[in-house]
Amino acid sequence: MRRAHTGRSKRSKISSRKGTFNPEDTTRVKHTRLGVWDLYEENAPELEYVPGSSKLEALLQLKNNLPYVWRMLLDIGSLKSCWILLIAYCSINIAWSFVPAVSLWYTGQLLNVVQTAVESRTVDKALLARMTLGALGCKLVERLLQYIGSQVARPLGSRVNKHFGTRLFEARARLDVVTFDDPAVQRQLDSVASTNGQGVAWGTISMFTSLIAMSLKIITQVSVLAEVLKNQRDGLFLAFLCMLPTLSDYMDLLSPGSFPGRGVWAATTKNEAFITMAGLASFINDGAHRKELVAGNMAEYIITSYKQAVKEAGDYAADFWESVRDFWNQSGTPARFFRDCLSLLPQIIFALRAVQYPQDIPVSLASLTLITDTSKRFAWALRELFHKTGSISEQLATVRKLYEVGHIPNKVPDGDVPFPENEQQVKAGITLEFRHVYFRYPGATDFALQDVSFKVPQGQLCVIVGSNGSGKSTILKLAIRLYDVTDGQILVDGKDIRTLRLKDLRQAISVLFQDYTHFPLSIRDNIGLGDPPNATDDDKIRLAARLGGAEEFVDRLPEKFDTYLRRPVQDYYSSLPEGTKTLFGRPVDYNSVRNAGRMGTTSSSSLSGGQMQRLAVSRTFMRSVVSEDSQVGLLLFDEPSASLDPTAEHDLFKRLRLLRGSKTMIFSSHRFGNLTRDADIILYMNDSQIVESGRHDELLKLQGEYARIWTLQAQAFLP
Ligand SMILES: Nc1ncnc2c1ncn2[C@@H]1O[C@H](COP(=O)(O)OP(=O)(O)OP(=O)(O)O)[C@@H](O)[C@H]1O
Repeated sequence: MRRAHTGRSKRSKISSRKGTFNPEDTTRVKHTRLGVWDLYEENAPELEYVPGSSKLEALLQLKNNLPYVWRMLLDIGSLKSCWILLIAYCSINIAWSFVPAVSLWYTGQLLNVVQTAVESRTVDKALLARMTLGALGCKLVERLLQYIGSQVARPLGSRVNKHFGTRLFEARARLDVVTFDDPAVQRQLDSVASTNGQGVAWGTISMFTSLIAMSLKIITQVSVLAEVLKNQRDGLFLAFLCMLPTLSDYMDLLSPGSFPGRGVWAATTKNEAFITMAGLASFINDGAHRKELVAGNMAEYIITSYKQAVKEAGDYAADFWESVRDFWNQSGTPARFFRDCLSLLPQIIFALRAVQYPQDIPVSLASLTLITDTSKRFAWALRELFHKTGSISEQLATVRKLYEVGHIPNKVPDGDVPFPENEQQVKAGITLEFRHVYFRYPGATDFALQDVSFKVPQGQLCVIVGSNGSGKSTILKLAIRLYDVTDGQILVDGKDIRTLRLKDLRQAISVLFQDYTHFPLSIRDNIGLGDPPNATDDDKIRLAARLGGAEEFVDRLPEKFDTYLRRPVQDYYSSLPEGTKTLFGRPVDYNSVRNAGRMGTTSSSSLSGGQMQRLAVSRTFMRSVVSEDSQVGLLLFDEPSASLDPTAEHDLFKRLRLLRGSKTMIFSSHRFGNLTRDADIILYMNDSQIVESGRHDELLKLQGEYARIWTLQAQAFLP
């Protein structure tokens, strides 16, 4: 049998340097193997050997998290009618929790009727009728309360989920690139997204309400059960025996080592086969790869590779949480075996007692049924309660996170100097200067830029050329402060870029990335978002589309500017595969339902690569060109014409050249012709450095790399 082994005993000889994570250093980090996963948990050596310290820590955390629950309640109270709905929801649940006890009382009375019948051979029919009606009434009330509860829960849950969903949306929307890319931040965001499909806030409310209801249910049931059973021979004893399995479960829950622990932990897998499996699965599931998959005849190869990977990954290759569950299940096996034996005890004791007092068998049989029945329900409630209490602190910690994710600090800190000082300043463009800039991407070992220095004065046109991976795009990303320099300085109109207010800086710069994407919104929104304050101005959107060369083909689309390139909400279909036959031989054909609902056969409208690029250019123009009151002084274009046909490229650059003198422009490009000849400054990059710079004529005279590539490209046009 596979065993999970811990690395705790394997003390590392390698001393850990401060700030360096060493997975072998078990004094700081405990390593556990879970299937194909390696789990690393931070040790808390100062507390580890103090008995009960982990429970104490959890309690302290619980106390610290409580204020957030209060804050959440106040927030919910501030929503329309939510106080009233919340009070109604809690009251209904509390009322509902009393019903089983009343029902139990009626069942107890029925037992008395049976006992009297056995002893005196007479039945009190009126009492029997009353008790039966009472028991039925209880069921009715229980159902009714459940129904009213669900009617109240619907609007309440929906309002709470919407409110906190919006908060979470805000929290995600405000994060910068570096912060959002951090997997720890991703995990934090995911952990508050939902619990069991519910929003965290609503999940907490329903959890607490059911916890209170459950406690009340248990207390009232215990009181009634004790009252009913006190006169039954062995009643209380049998009830206790029925509870034993549940109690053993509770001991299980109390045992240390909840897993993974509450503290800091991270898990990774290095199992190549498992990683390949996951990659191939995502490859075939993501529609974005379908064209290449089909055109490249890859299906057969992919299926074989997947089967091979499944075989190599072994039996225990599963996703992380499945592996955790698996680990749990294995570790609890002896306890579960013990529990199963315990559950037989009441029947054994009953049989022994029946041998001892044969005349009491009917009464004892009735009480046994009552006791086992009630105890089972009761034990279930108790179990639920234990489970829920076990996750209370986790739930509260999630509520706290729900508020904290709104304050995750961005890794690119905001500056406080307003920019520009006066609006006229940007009207003639922005001066951009790099001074001895070194830059390494987060997590990378190599520098993407090394000692890069250049200056582009106001209103001038700069073109960056160079080989793949030489750092051209990186310069543009640093100019808009997606990242901060590792060393050196970037100046915008003479001021250190890090001191400027980010919002102002990004308002003054318009950028078109090489790897631009289109948003899962309509074409209108895709262009409009280039300038959020004017995003709903249809005239400006149309003008931007005209300037970007997109207007003509958009107008030819059936839904014009309302077209979605990819519908963000999918249509749903039944699971019968088209072209097959139903059980009764009818062919499965979706056309009739599809036509009735005016649904399409595809969820995306395909545009050509060049059309996509025209849309992206239009979005950039939306901000920088269309508005007369545009605050943009610097335009950054990363390969803006890579997918454009020669006419479109010519027209685009002609339009852009007109902006010279009023906007500073920086292009990254592999094409030397149209732009470089007119550029005020050309930067030729190689291997993360600027190796040549100057005007076109100057660089040709230099007879360096630029001249070599220029000649290479020019030769293509020579006879
Ligand atoms: N997000 C990233 N994380 C880590 N490294 C990156 C990242 N983006 C780029 N790099 C690396 O930085 C270096 C410079 O990349 P950059 O994109 O600036 O090159 P480029 O000159 O624009 O290339 P191309 O002509 O192919 O567009 C490359 O070595 C690249 O691998």
